[in-house]
Amino acid sequence: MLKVLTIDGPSGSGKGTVAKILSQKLGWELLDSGALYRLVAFGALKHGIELDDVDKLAELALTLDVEFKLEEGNELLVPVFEGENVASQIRTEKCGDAASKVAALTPVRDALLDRQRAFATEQGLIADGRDMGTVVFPSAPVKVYLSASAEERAERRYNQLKASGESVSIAAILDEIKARDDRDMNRSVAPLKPANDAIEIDSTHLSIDEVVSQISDALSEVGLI
Ligand SMILES: Nc1ncnc2c1ncn2[C@@H]1O[C@H](COP(=O)(O)OP(=O)(O)O)[C@@H](O)[C@H]1O
Ligand SMILES: Nc1ccn([C@H]2C[C@H](O)[C@@H](COP(=O)(O)OP(=O)(O)O)O2)c(=O)n1
Repeated sequence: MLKVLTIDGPSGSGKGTVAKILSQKLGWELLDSGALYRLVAFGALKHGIELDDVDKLAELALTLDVEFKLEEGNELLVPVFEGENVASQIRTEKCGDAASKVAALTPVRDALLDRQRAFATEQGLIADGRDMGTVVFPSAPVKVYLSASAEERAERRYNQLKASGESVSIAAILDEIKARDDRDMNRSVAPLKPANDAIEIDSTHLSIDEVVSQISDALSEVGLI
């Protein structure tokens, strides 16, 4: 059985957080697919490529010069893009918004497909994003669709950005989240939606531990752990 767990869902639903906890608990690899789209957006902004220049964006996605490295003092892999650690630079809302725009372009998505699939290993993989269960790993034995209300997600993101020193208003974040949901859910290619066989978890009133435990139960049920 393919040892892949997919976690899809909108921004701020907790995908990255539970993926990281589960990967530490199970010793499985992580694929943060959103980071790849953020890197394409970051590269475009860095090299002055317009966000609607499909050919140049697809070329950038195909040749993306990135390595995910384990750095001292950091338990997570950090993206080293064109030789520079860009972990915090790609996490800004500006980059998230630009990522959502380039992610709506079919040639960019196609260019990233093989790179994403190459993350699957016998050791096990937890892949988080928008289309992990629907497009990238359609035969994954456990697929999770993680959601939460837009208001709850905006509050989580606000606290997270504040803690990292970004000054933002909660109203602006809520608008941003709704715009990104709309773009990610209504694009014609690989829109954000639950796979037919996904387990849907609404985390609005659940703790991180409760979400982790529901996913662990689902993995046990199919004999993956
Ligand atoms: N169930 C939860 N309850 C409260 N806060 C949560 C929960 N899940 C995640 N968070 C917090 O919300 C923020 C966004 O989570 P994150 O994992 O980055 O979301 P995503 O990867 O889906 O965008 C983080 O600061 C995280 O600690
Ligand atoms: N598998 C994926 C992952 C991300 N994307 C796009 C859509 C998202 O708005 C952006 C950024 O994704 P990311 O997962 O980093 O965003 P959040 O951390 O959930 O805010 O990239 C995608 O289209 N497909």
